Amino acid sequence: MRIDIDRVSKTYQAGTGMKITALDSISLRVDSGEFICIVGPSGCGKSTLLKLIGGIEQPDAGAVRCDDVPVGAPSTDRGFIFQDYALFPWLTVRQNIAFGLTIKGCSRQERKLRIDEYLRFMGLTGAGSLYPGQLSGGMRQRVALARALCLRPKLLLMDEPFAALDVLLRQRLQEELVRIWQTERMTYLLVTHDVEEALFLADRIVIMSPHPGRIRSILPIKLARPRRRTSAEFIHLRQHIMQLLEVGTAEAREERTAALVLP
Ligand SMILES: Nc1ncnc2c1ncn2[C@@H]1O[C@H](COP(=O)(O)OP(=O)(O)OP(=O)(O)O)[C@@H](O)[C@H]1O
Repeated sequence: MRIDIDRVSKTYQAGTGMKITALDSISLRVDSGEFICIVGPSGCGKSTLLKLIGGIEQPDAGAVRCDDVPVGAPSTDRGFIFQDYALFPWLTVRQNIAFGLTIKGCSRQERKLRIDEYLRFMGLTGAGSLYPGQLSGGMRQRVALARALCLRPKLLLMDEPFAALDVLLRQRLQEELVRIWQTERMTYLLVTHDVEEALFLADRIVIMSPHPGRIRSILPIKLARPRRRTSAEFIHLRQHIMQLLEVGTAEAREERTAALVLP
């Protein structure tokens, strides 16, 4: 699925009545089958951007189109993995994963096959009859991933999907995600605070800066896959991106201070 984000702005009203420009005239084109990672400091509008693409929020100005169709309500074509997993606490792991498949009209047999496949992928075999309340944070996160991936959406939007995991599991699932993406060639957009994660996964990294939320730069990552986190190129690029992030945040802070001082 191709995505066109054309001069999109989004403003929220804070509790104090103050307006927050979460996104300020953002434009981005994502090609079908691309893996995009979005990084940037807290509050720069990363989650808002995903929500606009997912149809969970609407822009105040500009347009978001998926395969040339303006984004309306959420659809099963566009999978979403939220920061807080959003599992149904009253359903078992299997029932949680089955939920979207049932809505999509999959037969009972197909559902069973896909659920078994993705439980295995995520190392959750044996946890199928447990409820979310009986799982660790990392397990809940893997159920959320399995639930989204098994629908094989044309576009998968992921908001810090590995945040609650320990380093080893995080790396294993990053490798697994790349493998699934290479097999299925869907479009993936993933928000992360972890520059190393973005470098390991992305075809292009979108770097955002806050107040107001803007795209600061877009970096194509040409490193061959599978990527080695210890290679000199990888480490060099990681430092470069960290610097871009630091400069962007400092500049935004200065602009904000200047705006507050002006009458
Ligand atoms: N529903 C809302 N009501 C009011 N303000 C909001 C709302 N959602 C987001 N914001 C504000 O918009 C800005 C961008 O928020 P957003 O969650 O998109 O940023 P983010 O980059 O994803 O942050 P984080 O990395 O901390 O998750 C922030 O200043 C946030 O406080």
